[in-house]
Amino acid sequence: MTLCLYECLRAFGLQHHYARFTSVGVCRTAHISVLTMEDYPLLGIHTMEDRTRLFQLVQFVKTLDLEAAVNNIIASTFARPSHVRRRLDFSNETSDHHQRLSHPVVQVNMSHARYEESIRRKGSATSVQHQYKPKPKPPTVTSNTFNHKPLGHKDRKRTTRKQNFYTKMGADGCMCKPAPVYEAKRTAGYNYGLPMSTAPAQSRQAEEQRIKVCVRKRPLTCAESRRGEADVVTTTGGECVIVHEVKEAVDLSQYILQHKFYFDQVFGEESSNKEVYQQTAYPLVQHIGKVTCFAYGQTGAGKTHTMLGSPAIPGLYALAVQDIFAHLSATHSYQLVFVSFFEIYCGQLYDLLDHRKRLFAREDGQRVVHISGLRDVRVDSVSSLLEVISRGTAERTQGMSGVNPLSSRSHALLQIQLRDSNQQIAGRMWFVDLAGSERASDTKEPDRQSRMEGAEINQSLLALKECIRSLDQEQSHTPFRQSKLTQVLKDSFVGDSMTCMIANISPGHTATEHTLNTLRYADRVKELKRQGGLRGRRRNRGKTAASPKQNLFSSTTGSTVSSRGKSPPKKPKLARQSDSFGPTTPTTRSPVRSAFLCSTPKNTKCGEEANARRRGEIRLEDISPVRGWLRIGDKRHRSNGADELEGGRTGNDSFKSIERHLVSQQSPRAVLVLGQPKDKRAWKVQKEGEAHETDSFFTESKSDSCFREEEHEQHAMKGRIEKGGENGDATSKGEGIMQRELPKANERDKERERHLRWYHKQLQQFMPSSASLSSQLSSPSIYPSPSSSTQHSVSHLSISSHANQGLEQVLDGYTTRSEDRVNGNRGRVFSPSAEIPLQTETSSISNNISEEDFNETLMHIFCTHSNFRWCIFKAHWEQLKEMEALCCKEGKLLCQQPDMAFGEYVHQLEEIMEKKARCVHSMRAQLQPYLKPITSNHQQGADNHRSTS
Ligand SMILES: Nc1ncnc2c1ncn2[C@@H]1O[C@H](COP(=O)(O)OP(=O)(O)OP(=O)(O)O)[C@@H](O)[C@H]1O
Repeated sequence: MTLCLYECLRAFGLQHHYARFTSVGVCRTAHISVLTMEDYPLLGIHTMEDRTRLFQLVQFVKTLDLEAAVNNIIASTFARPSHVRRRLDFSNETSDHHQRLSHPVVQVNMSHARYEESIRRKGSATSVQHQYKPKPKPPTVTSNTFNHKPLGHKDRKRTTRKQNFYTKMGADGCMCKPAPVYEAKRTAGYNYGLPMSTAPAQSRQAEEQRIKVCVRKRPLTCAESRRGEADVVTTTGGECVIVHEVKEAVDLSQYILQHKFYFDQVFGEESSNKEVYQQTAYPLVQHIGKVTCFAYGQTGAGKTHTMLGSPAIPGLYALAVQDIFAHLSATHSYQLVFVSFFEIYCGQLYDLLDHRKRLFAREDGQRVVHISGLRDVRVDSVSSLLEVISRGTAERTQGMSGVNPLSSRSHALLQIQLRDSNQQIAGRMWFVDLAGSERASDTKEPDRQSRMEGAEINQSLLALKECIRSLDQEQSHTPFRQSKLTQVLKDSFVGDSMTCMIANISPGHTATEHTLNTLRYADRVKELKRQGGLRGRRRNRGKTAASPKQNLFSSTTGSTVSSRGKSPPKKPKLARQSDSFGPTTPTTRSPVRSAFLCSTPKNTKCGEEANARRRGEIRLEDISPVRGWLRIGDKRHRSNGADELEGGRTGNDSFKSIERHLVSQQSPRAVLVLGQPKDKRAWKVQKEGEAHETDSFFTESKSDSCFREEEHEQHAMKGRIEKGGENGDATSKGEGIMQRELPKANERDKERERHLRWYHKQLQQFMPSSASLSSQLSSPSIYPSPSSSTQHSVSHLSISSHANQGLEQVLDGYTTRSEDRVNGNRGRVFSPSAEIPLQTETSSISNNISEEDFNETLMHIFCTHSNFRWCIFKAHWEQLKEMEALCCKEGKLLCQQPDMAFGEYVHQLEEIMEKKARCVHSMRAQLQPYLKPITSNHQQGADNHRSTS
């Protein structure tokens, strides 16, 4: 049993946490499946890498067929709220040794353990060899596409360890043998997109979807083959793409992690442009109205090859126009074909058919974007189109990226218009060849220009992603204006439009990271599509009626489509589920309940079934604190160290409470966890909650209906207790105990709150100036609001400086308060106003900055500074948020310690704050170099702006 857990941890590189796991009660593999992210710190998992690993492990264990064990865990875990689970108690879990032994993964683990044992017996020399042998776990599904070509002596010298590993894989017969069925199904890697079983259903719907997402893998180039690159991408079945990523465990052993993605169509290296055209652009040509086809991907991944092709291999442009002409002649239509071709380079538009004349994108009164001054050229045959395009392509900005020697450094947009004899536009089609995404580190000798280009390209791609995300989340503001690209492409995302995205990927192992990024990006777009597309969503925002898209689905699948707010949980992201911040990674979305990494179509029956399944897992996974009697019960449990109350409450009660809590979290009116209420109503609700709950130190997610229900539940519970006391049965016995505990617990809570308030007042006396600071920080005016009308009226520069000030102030506030903590001035941590509840104040540090505002601010800084290390900043920011969450949690737990002396309590509280202060301090130190130059360059920037305008 223990061995099994150890082996699991070891397979994911977490074996050094084994002791910690067992010390908190996680002694078996099955226990892992109930761990939530909240438990990670308890288990000593702090670094992002470890968190990612544990997250993967949890997902992996969840996919195992351990339902019997899990049900027992539900029974034992649900009887206790999770927020105080200092020690995870799985004692009630029944042993299903046989079941686990018969499980394939366990078998693998056991055999692995035996293998390890034999290795140990053989002696140290063998052990060293084994160290570099790929681990049996996670499963290593091999690919026939790995490069088996033997390397020359010179090349071999250059090969890295990873490369050796790939070569070894190719050479090693046992590694290449077909993987067992269970390995193929239960991969330890990611599984994006659809599960196999639902893929056909998905493909049936694909025809009717407005956004089609396809992937195209190009073959290895000669240069890559010469370098001995391994092909790490497998395309199977036309809808699935698998990326085999080499990972290294902490013991330096290497293994392959599989990432599976499902898309509408996946094209392998053998696919020709014509095949790609048939599946991607051809349906758009048939529909021609407002259609867009864009190619996205890493630099050198084959976007231009797909779009433009070569004289010998025509690309999508030529094939589409060919079909358009064929269609026009077949229908004897008198429509004329006009093309325009321009590029977006460093945020500026240039006409490629008019000697790179500068163009401007402007919105009219109906918010339709027009490109003023754009030259249209009429074409009457494919050859004339090709001539026009080749002329334009010659004008396109090219450069040498780190990966591609002939890289296009701009987004090229080809517009094909059909006009009738009155010059009225009858149809419009966009082909967008996006500039390749590239990391700064990919560029060998980055000069200022290439850095600027890279930053601009990345920023516009990020903006594109932000737009997609914001539409996905039905946010009120879609930041189309964040980049010229999104502004120009706005039409492609709203209204009655059809879009096809082709994600181009390189197969080489050195590009694995890029490939995964591209696929994740595409997966995100696909996810958006699955949630009902874009059409009509904005129109129907806030209404309960299903969108036209949803109707479309319900008519085809026969399933009832839920309206807004009832969409199933989204796919969790690795490490942090924080999608709202930072464009490169997934960011803070509402807590994700889904246990699976594969995202299922939300509107299909399959999806619904999956969701129904997931709902069960929600209970398991997300055992968030529930106020009221449940918590009291928990205290009872802790103080006695026995499970008396578990017997006293039925499983149904627990389920109901958890469900109610989850419903309250999903409620649109719910206050965000640790967040300030968004509106007055929510604030009122929160206040009610505070009045109702005396033991809370921090705000929690709560809706007013939930409060009412809970209050009602408390009364009902009291009634049940009294009744049970009379009956004297086993169930009521526990409740009777609780009844006796109830007033005592309340008293203790009140006393604790009194202490806190007293402490708070004491601290205020030390810190007279905190009032101004706090009010300054909480003033919303220092941040540019994306939705505010004033933002649009001020110039970019003024926003930038404004935003910069905002950031400075935010950091100042953060640091000042935190530094003071370190320096011994304890007053600044808390609110100056005795009226403001402590829990609000403690979380106010993060509340003062809305993620959106912060994101906006940073976007401007990012634009201003091409060398701004977004990733560094983001990592710090994430760390800070994480630290804050941790501190809040610790503070909360501290507040609930029943027998702690007050002095000890204060001491520990200070320690928590200091921990946070250190984190903030380091963040500030890292950001300082970027903030200072911005301030000093402000004047210069203003001058530049004046001269430009
Ligand atoms: N499907 C394919 N089959 C054969 N060769 C390909 C394929 N796709 C791309 N290539 C080759 O790969 C190289 C890079 O392709 P391409 O220039 O289209 O990349 P890109 O994504 O447009 O790069 P960038 O974004 O830097 O412009 C070219 O030499 C091209 O011929």
